[in-house]
Amino acid sequence: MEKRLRIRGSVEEVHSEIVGPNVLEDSVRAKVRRKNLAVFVSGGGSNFKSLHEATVNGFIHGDISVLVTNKPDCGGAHFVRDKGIPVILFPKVKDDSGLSSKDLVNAIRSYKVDFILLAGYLKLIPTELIRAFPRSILNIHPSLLPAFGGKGYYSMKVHKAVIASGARYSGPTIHYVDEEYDRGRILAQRIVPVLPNDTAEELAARVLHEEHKLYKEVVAALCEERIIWREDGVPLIQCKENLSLYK
Ligand SMILES: Nc1nc2c(c(=O)[nH]1)N[C@@H](CN(C=O)c1ccc(C(=O)N[C@@H](CCC(=O)O)C(=O)O)cc1)CN2
Ligand SMILES: NCC(=O)N[C@@H]1O[C@H](COP(=O)([O-])[O-])[C@@H](O)[C@H]1O
Repeated sequence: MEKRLRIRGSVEEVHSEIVGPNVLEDSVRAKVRRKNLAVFVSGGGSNFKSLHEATVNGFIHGDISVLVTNKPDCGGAHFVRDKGIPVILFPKVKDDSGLSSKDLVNAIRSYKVDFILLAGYLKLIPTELIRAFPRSILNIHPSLLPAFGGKGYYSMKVHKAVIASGARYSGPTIHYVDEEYDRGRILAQRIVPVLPNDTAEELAARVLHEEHKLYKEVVAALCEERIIWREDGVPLIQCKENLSLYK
């Protein structure tokens, strides 16, 4: 469901988009259908596990219906083994296991998925899936895009590049996914300091801590239909207090 934005409040009111612990009351949530989520992982899956916990404890008004990975032995795949969440392998690998792009679209549609969340997934999402799920695929990246993003920028490579650049701040970016790596519309960011003696591992841990908090807050807003699109195409998150300002 896409809302167009007509701003009626002051700039301060409108731009006080807050993605804090700001979920809608149950009475309001009752009017919003619970959403089905697909999560794509390649590695340890700490963001996936954090999102899963938030769907179980009610912070996110949705359920994880399917996990997609290119690494069948990754942490995320092991985590779901006893949780009744099916695992799909994508893309196809050498022994011909895994799905084609067309079969991936059909499989995700079969689970009635509303939104697709990339969480440490390291392969290019195909155009077929992007066209099948417009404005419905999010990714979390561990730098302040557009800096330190694109092909070759993933995991520790990102943090090593940030430190080498002398940047004083870093932090996670959540953005919509388009056909290129890390070029889609930015939805949310958080900043953390880069300290003079930081190792890449220390910076990675500081950013990851913010990722876990930010991703579940953004997905909570997504599932409560609190994302709106400004006239110039920039997506914004409505906080509960501002709901009346956006029509
Ligand atoms: N169509 C899109 N697909 C993906 C996006 C996207 O924005 N659009 N985001 C990435 C996630 N990502 C950064 O956030 C990212 C992941 C991987 C790479 C990369 O360079 N990958 C290597 C292969 C790495 C491997 O197989 O181990 C490569 O393509 O050569 C860059 C950015 C997920 N997909
Ligand atoms: N460019 C993509 C990328 O680098 N993603 C990053 O991979 C890590 C996955 O951790 P997790 O598997 O523990 O969630 C996270 O830091 C995420 O931002």
